[in-house]
Formats: sequence, C-alpha cells, structure tokens
Amino acid sequence: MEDLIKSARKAASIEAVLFDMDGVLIDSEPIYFDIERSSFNHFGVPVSEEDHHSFVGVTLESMWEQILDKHRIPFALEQVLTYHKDNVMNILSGHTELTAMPQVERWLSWLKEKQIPIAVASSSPRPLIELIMDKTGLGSYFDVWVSGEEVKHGKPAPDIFLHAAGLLGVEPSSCLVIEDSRNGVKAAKSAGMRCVGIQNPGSGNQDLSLADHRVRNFEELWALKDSLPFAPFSS
Ligand SMILES: O=P(O)(O)OC[C@H]1O[C@@H](O)[C@H](O)[C@@H](O)[C@@H]1O
Repeated sequence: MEDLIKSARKAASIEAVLFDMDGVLIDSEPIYFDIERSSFNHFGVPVSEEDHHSFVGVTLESMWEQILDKHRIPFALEQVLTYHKDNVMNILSGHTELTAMPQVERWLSWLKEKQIPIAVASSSPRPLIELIMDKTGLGSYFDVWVSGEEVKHGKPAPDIFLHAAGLLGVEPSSCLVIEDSRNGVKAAKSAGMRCVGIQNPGSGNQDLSLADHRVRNFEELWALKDSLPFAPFSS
C-alpha cells in the first residue's frame, strides 16, 4: 500500500518542463499572422479569422494542407510551403525586435538552478527554432530542442511532447507543458502530461480550457510555481 501511495505521488510530481516556443517564449504569433495573411493573399485564399486562429500551434505543413484541402486552390503543397517558409525566414532573420517574453528568463534560470531538465517543443521548422533561440539568447537554457516536423504527427497529436520526454528520459506523467494554443494544450493532455495554458492575446482566440492551470503571463506562472508538485530537488 505504501509503495502504491509512493508511486502515485511520484507519477504526479514534475521532473521536467517542456516549453512551447511561439506565443510562450516569444510573442511571435502576431508576426506570423501578418506573414501568413500576406501569403494567403499571394495565393488568393480567403482564410477567415476563425480558421486562421485555429491553425495556431500546428506545423506549417498541416496549416497549408488544411487550407489547400478546404479552398481547392491550384497550387501544390510543396510550392506554397517553400514560398511561405522563405518568407518567414527572410522576415524573421531581418527582424530587429525578437525578444523573449518578459520574465521568461527568471523561470528558465530557476529550473536550471534546480537541475530540472527543460525542452523546447515547437511546431515551427528547426531553422526557425534555431534562429529564435539565437536571437533571443534563450538557446543555452534548453537540454533539447524538438521541431514538430521531426515527428510523425504534429500538434494536436501528442507525438512532439512524447518525443521530447523520451529525449529527456522522463515519464510523460512527470512532465509539465507550458502552452499558449488550443492545439498545443490538446497535444500535452493527449500525451498524459500536466499543462499550464498561457492565455496570450497575441496568439488569437485560443480555448485553453483543457489545461490544468491557466495564467496570463510568466509573472502569474511564477506565483503558481510553489503550488506545482515539483519533484524534491537534489540541491
Ligand atoms: O509550437 P509553437 O512553438 O507554438 O509553433 C507554432 C507556430 O509555428 C509557426 O511556424 C507557424 O507559422 C505558426 O502558425 C504556428 O502557430
């Protein structure tokens, strides 16, 4: 019985934290919304705001697959993806104000100090993750970086978070995910993980009701920290 109680406690404790990138570590979704809108115009697709917000958190491939499927425009997936990805990389490379979200480094430093492994698990393509990690200076905090393009099914499927947990060597039930999108929260919960939803107005209209906890920013997340069941620290 005692063993059962111990293992139930252990399953619930947090041993790793998996961060979404866009809309969590950096307020990039408003930038993407503009670039995406210009690509929609370029290809002549009338994407509604509701549909547009529903794509937050999914890979670019999944977004364009859904658009091509619904609007039946005469372009190949490869063609629109190449055009759009080039656009995103060009604009973001030249962007001078890509900074981390306020207070995010306080969280990352605290996790590092407590020796809690951390991952970034983003649906963005790897070159974009690299660029953002470099520009924000956050890259060195993370033990692993995983892109949604490196797993079979992107968010809202659980694959990316399960893959990140595997790389960190931590059970899914011992992972905490920080997400800002409906697709991301769904992925985290499908992976059997605890999830904090950050309601970021910049990420559009996102239903985060599946998340275990909801906050508006990293300051509120900091306040929540003491009530989260982190595993006993080694130092
Ligand atoms: O998984 P993350 O880090 O939120 O990334 C998702 C984002 O990835 C970007 O590449 C897309 O342009 C966005 O539309 C999408 O929301």
